[in-house]
Amino acid sequence: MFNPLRFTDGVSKAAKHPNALLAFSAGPRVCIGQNLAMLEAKTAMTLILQRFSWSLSSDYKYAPVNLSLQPQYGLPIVVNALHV
Ligand code: HEM
Repeated sequence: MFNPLRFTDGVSKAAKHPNALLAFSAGPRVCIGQNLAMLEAKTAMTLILQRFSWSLSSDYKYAPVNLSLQPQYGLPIVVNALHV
C-alpha cells in the first residue's frame, strides 16, 4: 500500500536502504528519459489537480519553522471535486 508519510523525513529515509527509491538510478547509467518522465508526470498531475478546488482547512495552525518556513503542524487542506 502506498504510504506518503514514509517520505516525512526525506526520500533517503523512506526505505531501509537510502538508495532504494532512486527511481531513475544515478551515475553513468542514469535514466536519460528522467527529465521527460518528470515533465510528463507534472503534466498529468496538473490535469488531475485542475479538476478539484483547494482551500485551507480551519484546522490549520499558523506556526512556520525553519529557514523554508515549513508549517510545524502540517498544512491540512480541503479538497473538493469540481465535476468538470
Ligand atoms: C517513470 C519513468 C521512468 C523511470 C522510473 C525510469 C527508470 C530508469 C532507470 C532506473 C534506469 C537505469 C537502468 C540501469 O541501471 O541500467 C533507466 C535507464 C534508461 N532510461 Fe529510463 N525511466 C523512465 C522513463 C524513461 C523515458 C521516458 C525514456 C526515454 C524517452 C527512458 C530512457 C531510458 C534509457 C535510454 C535508459 C538507459 C540509459 C543508459 O544505460 O545509458 N526512460 N531508466
